[in-house]
Amino acid sequence: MPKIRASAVTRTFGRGSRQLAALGPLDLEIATGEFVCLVGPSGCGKSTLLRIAAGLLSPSSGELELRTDATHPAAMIFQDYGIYDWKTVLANVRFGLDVQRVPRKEADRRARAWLDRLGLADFADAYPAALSGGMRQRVAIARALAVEPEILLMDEPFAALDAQLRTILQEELLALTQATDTTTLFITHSLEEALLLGDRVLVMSARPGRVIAERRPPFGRPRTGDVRSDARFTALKDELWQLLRGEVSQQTATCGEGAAA
Ligand SMILES: Nc1ncnc2c1ncn2[C@@H]1O[C@H](COP(=O)(O)OP(=O)(O)OP(=O)(O)O)[C@@H](O)[C@H]1O
Repeated sequence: MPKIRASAVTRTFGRGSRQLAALGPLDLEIATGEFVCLVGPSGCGKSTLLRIAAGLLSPSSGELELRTDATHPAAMIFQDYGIYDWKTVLANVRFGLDVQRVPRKEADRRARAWLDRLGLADFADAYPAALSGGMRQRVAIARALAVEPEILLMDEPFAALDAQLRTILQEELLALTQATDTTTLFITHSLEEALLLGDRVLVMSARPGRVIAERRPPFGRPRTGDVRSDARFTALKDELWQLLRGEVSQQTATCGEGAAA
């Protein structure tokens, strides 16, 4: 039984002549502990799929099931952070633990450990308004990881970060998900990131997004950033880009129609 299973999932937005087919039909199976990266042209329905997986949106047809143990929630990280401006950084990171009724002392310890790992220890008592965009994103990442979710749904979590921090967090995430058997669905625009992190990389078509190709980066686990210098890494990146390129041009060509539809 897979941890995440999508069967013929579609999603349309709007009605009548303004109807937009955003996603699918899409089939997907992700096993426990698997790290699956999703790449595809902008607007092909990646975030829509993630929102359906998170239960924030219903599919128009088809079904998406998550198999979770009630004590371990799925966690999602949005592109736009989704942190609370009226809570301190520490309270934001502790939020999921408070919801789970983890005792305060233990929750504080875990939240502070994550702040430490993400270089935010000095900002525990600050409010998000005082932070840069990259720091706010790190707070969102710390909050999601602190609950040690069974399933992690991530929507371009590192896109706004500088290259060095992005590399550090990619390696942190790799280490964490490998150590804890977390099942991860990760959206990225970066083929490099997908190849570094993914057990599988799925390529989506232009809208309405379907899975048109799947590759398994041939690098063992535990994996580190060193795989970037492997010749197979570059070859696979070129191959994926060739696949994606056609879809990106198609998506760009139909963008006007999509907006009018
Ligand atoms: N709530 C909504 N109402 C109407 N249209 C929507 C809504 N959400 C998404 N869409 C449309 O559905 C399509 C897919 O959007 P989605 O955000 O899932 O794409 P994406 O692949 O995540 O894009 P990007 O890579 O640019 O973030 C887009 O054309 C978008 O405009």
